[in-house]
This record gives sequence, structure tokens and C-alpha cells, in this order.
Amino acid sequence: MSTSINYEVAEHENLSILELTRCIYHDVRTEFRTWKRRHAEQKLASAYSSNLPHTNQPSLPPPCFQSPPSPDLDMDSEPSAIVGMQVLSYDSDGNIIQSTVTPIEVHDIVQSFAPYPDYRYYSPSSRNVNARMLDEKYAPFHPFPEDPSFPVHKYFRFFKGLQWIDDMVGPDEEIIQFEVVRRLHIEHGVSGEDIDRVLKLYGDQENIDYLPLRDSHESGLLWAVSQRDQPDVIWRDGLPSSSKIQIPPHFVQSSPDPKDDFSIINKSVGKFCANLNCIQDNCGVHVSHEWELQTPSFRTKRPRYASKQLKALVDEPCDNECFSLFAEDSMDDDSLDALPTTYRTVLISTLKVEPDMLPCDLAVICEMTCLNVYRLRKQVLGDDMKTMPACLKETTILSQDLGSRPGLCSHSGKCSTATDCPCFVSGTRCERNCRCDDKCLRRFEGCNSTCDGEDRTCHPGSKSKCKCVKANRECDPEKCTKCNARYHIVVKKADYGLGGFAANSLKKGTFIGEYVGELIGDDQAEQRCVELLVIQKHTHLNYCFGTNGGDIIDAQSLGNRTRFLNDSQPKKPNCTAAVILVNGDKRVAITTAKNVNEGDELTLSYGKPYWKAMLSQAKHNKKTTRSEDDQSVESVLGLFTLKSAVAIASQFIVVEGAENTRWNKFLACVGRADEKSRRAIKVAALAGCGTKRKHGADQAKPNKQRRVEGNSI
Ligand SMILES: C[S@@+](CC[C@H](N)C(=O)[O-])C[C@H]1O[C@@H](n2cnc3c(N)ncnc32)[C@H](O)[C@@H]1O
Repeated sequence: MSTSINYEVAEHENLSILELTRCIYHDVRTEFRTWKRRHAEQKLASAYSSNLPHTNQPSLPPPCFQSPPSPDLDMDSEPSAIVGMQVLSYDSDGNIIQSTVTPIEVHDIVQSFAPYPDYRYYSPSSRNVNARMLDEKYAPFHPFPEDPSFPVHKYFRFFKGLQWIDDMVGPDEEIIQFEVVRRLHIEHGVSGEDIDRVLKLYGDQENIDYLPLRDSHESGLLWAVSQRDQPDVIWRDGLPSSSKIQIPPHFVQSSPDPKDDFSIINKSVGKFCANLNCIQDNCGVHVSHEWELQTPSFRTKRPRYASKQLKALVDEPCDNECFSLFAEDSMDDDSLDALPTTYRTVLISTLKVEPDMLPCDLAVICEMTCLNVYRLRKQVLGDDMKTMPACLKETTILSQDLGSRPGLCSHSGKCSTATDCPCFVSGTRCERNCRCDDKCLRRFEGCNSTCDGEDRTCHPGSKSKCKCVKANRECDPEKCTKCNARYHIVVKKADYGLGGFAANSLKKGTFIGEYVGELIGDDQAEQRCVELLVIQKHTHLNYCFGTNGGDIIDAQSLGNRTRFLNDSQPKKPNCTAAVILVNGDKRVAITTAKNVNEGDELTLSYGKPYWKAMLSQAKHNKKTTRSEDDQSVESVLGLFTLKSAVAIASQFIVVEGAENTRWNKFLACVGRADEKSRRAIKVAALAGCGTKRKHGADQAKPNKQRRVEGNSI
């Protein structure tokens, strides 16, 4: 077969790609099935070879469940008669030829174990997730598969279908499709767009559920494949998948010049949230149905002011070294050469979208001194606005791409150049969301070896020995289990099901966590509440938190440990929940209302409306809320100064007395919150993404705050 096909698009050429696809599909499917059967045989043979008598039979599975009797088992109770099947032989296609049944003895657990409350899983999350992300038309699972009293038919009525039956391409099919795509592109030069078109045609003809390469930022074949650990299939040529040339991340569209930072930002901006306050990729909070369409590219703007004119715009110098205080001839351009490239890149990218922002503000956003911003701006833009330098000319706006996340590794095996590990190549640590082995030595180990529970000094600026502080890292609540980055909440049995208890003594006013869950907006409330009611009626547990006229936060299926905080009745609560407006989003901060001893149960007051709603559950009460007061968000904000409210809800701890820090300046800048600053912040953040930034050079004092968890500006 020809290795170069001109896929620009005559009808007959389309057909030739279709024929090619048909052949490749057939080959890949046959090769995969053969490999899978052999692989299964080999696995069984090696796992159970010690059980095997010397015979030509394929291997025997081990006898079923033979755990030794445990002292916790009540051996006097009548064993129940349950049988397990043991396969004795099977043919080369894996069909069972001979089997036998073996009785299994099952004993009841002794009564001395107090029964544990009914438990239903939830997905741990450190932030709210818009329910639209999860609330698909298809039911993802049966919520109580082992409980026949759950009215499952009533529940499923709210869904279009069952995801595991109606809406799923099997993992094997995914591997096959992915290899077909790989061969079409790598071996035959077919473009992503043509592969999509032809595979759809082929799928329709052959009645195969074909996944488009990319449907949205979190759907489509490439996304689905990236979510699983793929087996290393050995194909017909004897080579494993891992040794093959992989499809490049940007193969659907042409990639911009790797030196053109601004085009790269615009190319990947589609993966970031369209909300200007948010710099998260794949954000699950600010979701709308038009998600992808709403994500705008950044456009370059022509500057209106010459550098010198900016001085006239300064009301008040930002500090003693403000650019506005310097005479033009006293500014030394030479020192700019020492500025690290990253800083230049961030500033130049940001200047492209907001060329007329005051250097004092840009300095905070781009982490430079305002004098350097001013000098660099002058160098880049010049003082004559009629001649715009090439680097600021309108760039082609590129639409979104398929791209992979830079800087995170997703290979199997060791981190090395051989596995194309970006962390290894760049000499950085593997991070939490790298997909290499959990035990990978490049992963940061946390600060347990340097910090213990009593010595809570893991914050920058302290004289701490904390490994995280020394490495300029935020403590990781899951790794740093000995310092106070760890959750304040221990979950255990309480008077009303499970409850949250203080892991250590806590002072009044300690922020113990954000109440997070699925955000249910007004438009979804009606359908969602009915669906939730079926579950709530069954469990008698209601995790909905009303945010004073805004979204409902439902922690039933997704949340963190704060979802376990019970109502204090009839006592007074020792915690309070406040709805706080953070960059336009309502978020719920839970803080202690008094000093709390280690081991005390942490409680809230759910408020009368909550209990009223629980009592009249059958009614479709869409205002289910546990918040007692009807205070507006603004009056709740009055409980804090704006600064500490934003800091708390952004999960920052501001060290007292640290006035005039970069963080405070940053807050002031964010506080102005005009679209201009937010756009600049976003571009600066994106331009700085994935780059290694050293302290020193142009950085002012280190931030005097510490982020505990989460990611919010
Ligand atoms: C947010 S959940 C609290 C965690 C819950 N106990 C659990 O096991 O997951 C709220 C539910 O806990 C129960 N609950 C909490 N406080 C209670 C109280 N003071 N009296 C009775 N039930 C309570 C109710 O079933 C309520 O709907």
C-alpha cells in the first residue's frame, strides 16, 4: 500500500482512504484478538504454574477463597452453604470445557462488632464541580446494586439510558480504534480531520460505535484513551505498542512555531476555562453547554500610549522604586539583559493583550519590578507608537487543539529519556497528576520526615525545617500527614451516622475546609431535586447546601470531609458555615465558632429550613437549604474583611502583619477586578504555565502566604 496518500479531498480519494481504513481495521482487530487470547493464556500459565501437575492442559485457576479462619469469626454460628465454581479446563478461545463446584464456608461476623452506618460512596473533591459536567443523560451506575429495597426503576426514569449499556465504547474497541488511527496517521500520513471523517463513514457502514477523535475537552477517543492505563499490546510484527511511533499531540491541526509563545497560548486556550477569573484547565466549575464555543482566543491590541505618557497616568507611586519616580536618563537598559527569558516571555505575551496597563499593575501580575516592566515595555514597543514591532502584530487566531498537558508524564515504566519523560528531561519532580508509577522516585515525598503534629510551622518565612517549605512547595494534604496541611477532620461513627471529628485541637476561627460538592443551578434544580429525592428518601441523608439564592451545593456524590458534619441539635454548634463570594463564585467556608478540643465532634447548625425540607421531602422543594440566616452574601462578607474573606475562601493563609507583600498587592490588583486586569492575569498565568521559575533575578520578596490546598486566584 502507498505510504503517502493525498487526502485533500476528491471523492475517489476519500474512497481510497476508506478502503485503506477497512483493511487496517480488519488487521488491527484480528491482531488484537490474537494477542489478547495469548496474553490471557500466558498470564494464567505463569500465575498458576506451581499448581499444575505436568500435563498438556492449560493452567488451572487456584481453588476459590481459602482464607484461614480469623479469630474475629464466630465459629459457632451455622456456616451458610454457598458454592463457588472452579474451572478445570477450557479451550483455546477461553470457553469452559470442564468445571466443578466447591462448597465455600461462610461464617457470620460476631455480634460484638457494632454495625457500621450504611455507607454510600462519594467521589473526593477539593472543589465544586458543576453538575452539568456529571449530570449526563445516561445513568452512570446503579446507586445501590445490593439493596433490593431501593426503587431503582423510579430512579432510572430520570435518565435517558444506562451508560454502561447504551453509551459506551468498550475499552477493547477503544484500543483497536486508537491503533487504527495511529497507523492511518503515522504509517499513511492521513490527517486527523480525514481520519475523523472516514472513520465515521466506516462506522456507519459497519455499524460500529465510532468515537470522534475529539468531541470536547473531555470526550472523544483521544481523551478516553488518555484516561486509562493502556496494555502494551504486541502487534503482528512482534513489537509492543510502547515501541511504536506515537501520534503527536497536535496532529489534528498544524502546530504553531514553538518559539511563538503567544500563538501557543492561543492554541491551547481552548483547554482552559472561558471564565476570566479561572486559570484551570478542564475547569469543572464554570461550565455551560456551549463550553467549547465560548472559549475565546486572545487578540493582540495596538498600544495607545507611548511609554513616557504612562507616567502621567500614575495617581500615586506604588512604592519608593516606582518607575514614575525615575527620570528617563537615569534608567539603565543594560540590566534588562540579565532578566530571565521566562519573565520576558510572560511580560511580552501579556503586553500583547493589555499594552496600556500601568506598569505598576503589570509588575504584580508578571512578578517583576515595575521599573523593569516599564523598561522592557519601552524596549519592546518603542516610544513611537506608529511603528509597532513585529512581535506585537496581529497573530493568526488558532482554534483549539488536541494538545497534551505539557510537563506531566504519562508513560509506563521508569522516568528516563527512553520513555520520553518530560519531567526527567526538564529535571523537575513528577507531580501529583503525572501518570507514572506511584512509587516513582521523582515524586516529592512530602514533609513527614521533618515535621510532626506539634510543630506546625510549615509556612514560608518561618524558620521551619519543613521539606516542603525549603523546596518552595505547598504541603500536600495527602502526603504531609504530620503537619497541619492535613485535614482537620477525622470521619468516624457518630450519633447520626458518620460524623466529622477534630483531628487536633483548633482555635476559634480556624478555617477547617470548604464545603464542596456538585453545583446544581436553577435550570437543573427541578429535575435534579426529584432525582436526588429518590436517593434521599432511601438513605434519609441530605447533603444539599443552599447558597442564599444561588446554586445548591450537593455533596451527596462528590465532596470532601466537611460533608460529614452533623447538625449540633440540641447543643450549640462549634462550627459555622459562611457563603462567600470569591471572584464572582459563591463558595462555602467552614470555620470553628469556638475553641475545639482534639476528638470533639465538629457540628453545624443546619437551620430550620433544612429540617423542614427533610420532613416534607416528598414535596419537590427546590429551596432545600440548611442555611439558617437569610443574610445576603454581601452581609456575610461583612463578617470578614474583604481581604481575609478572599484569602480564606481561596484557601490561602495570610500571615498576620505581612502588609505590603506581593500577595497584598496582588489582591489589590485582583480586587479592582476589571476585565482588563483579569485578562492580563490570565495571559500572564498561561504564559508562565509549565515553565520553571527560579526565585532571585527579578523576583521581589517571596510571598508571605501559604496555600493549603486547591487552586484559585
Ligand atoms: C450532611 S449529612 C451529615 C453526615 C451524615 N451523618 C452521614 O453519615 O453521612 C446530613 C444528614 O445526617 C443526618 N443528621 C445530621 N445531623 C443530625 C441530627 N442532629 N439529627 C438527626 N440526623 C442528623 C441526617 O440524616 C442528615 O440528612
